[in-house]
Amino acid sequence: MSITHCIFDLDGLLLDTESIYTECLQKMLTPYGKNFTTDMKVKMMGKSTLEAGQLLIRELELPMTDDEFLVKSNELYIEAFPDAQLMQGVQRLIEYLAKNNIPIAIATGSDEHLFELKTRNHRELFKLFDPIICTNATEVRKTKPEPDIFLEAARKFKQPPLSMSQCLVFEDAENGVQAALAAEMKVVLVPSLPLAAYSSNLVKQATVVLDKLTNFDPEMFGLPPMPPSSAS
Ligand SMILES: O=c1[nH]cc([C@@H]2O[C@H](COP(=O)(O)O)[C@@H](O)[C@H]2O)c(=O)[nH]1
Ligand SMILES: [Mg+2]
Repeated sequence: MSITHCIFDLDGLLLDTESIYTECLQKMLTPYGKNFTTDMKVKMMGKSTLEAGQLLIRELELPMTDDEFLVKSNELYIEAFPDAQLMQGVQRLIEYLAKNNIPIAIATGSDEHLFELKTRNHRELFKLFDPIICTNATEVRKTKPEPDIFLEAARKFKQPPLSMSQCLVFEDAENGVQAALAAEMKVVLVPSLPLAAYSSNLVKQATVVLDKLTNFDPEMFGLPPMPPSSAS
């Protein structure tokens, strides 16, 4: 069955923010003599700021409370995120989907206030998404890898899809791919980390795996062809 709706992840998929997270979190850990490893990062990707912080505190046995993590990380994040850039191919793909009246949503573990900062320089593009679902620290919702956020996005489209299998999710993270599959949606994985960091079993379950978003072929999913372009 053809795809009728697309749901996008934010960090590491639409925006080049995963390298910023790594930099900020390493900065935070250095005074404690700790390293921010890829293994740790994989677990945190897609989670809310609070849950990600709780994982970090627990696994690295950091001498700080959840609230201290939220305050410290927020100081670093609000400095760094206004510089966030779009990932390659995003502008062209989103404009193509909007032009063809294909509904697009965002489902992210990002807090709303960080979403505002990250997208500050890209307001026009982000106006094209509806709904946009963020995850605040106080949110009562199961985060990725649970399917809840994608199911909520599907429900909140102005015209919801007839079936979840008509939704195509774009993700860069293991937790996100798992969540999309649990929601019985199709999923394009565009890894933001080296492929070796991902579980090979999960990679196999993704509908498609792409090096970069520019390689996405909408016709594979029954969507109209994308005009060729010189720019991203
Ligand atoms: O190195 C990290 N990457 C990602 C996250 C968390 O994962 C979310 C990624 O959200 P998305 O589902 O949009 O990729 C971020 O907003 C952040 O809460 C994190 O804590 N640390
Ligand atoms: Mg992501």
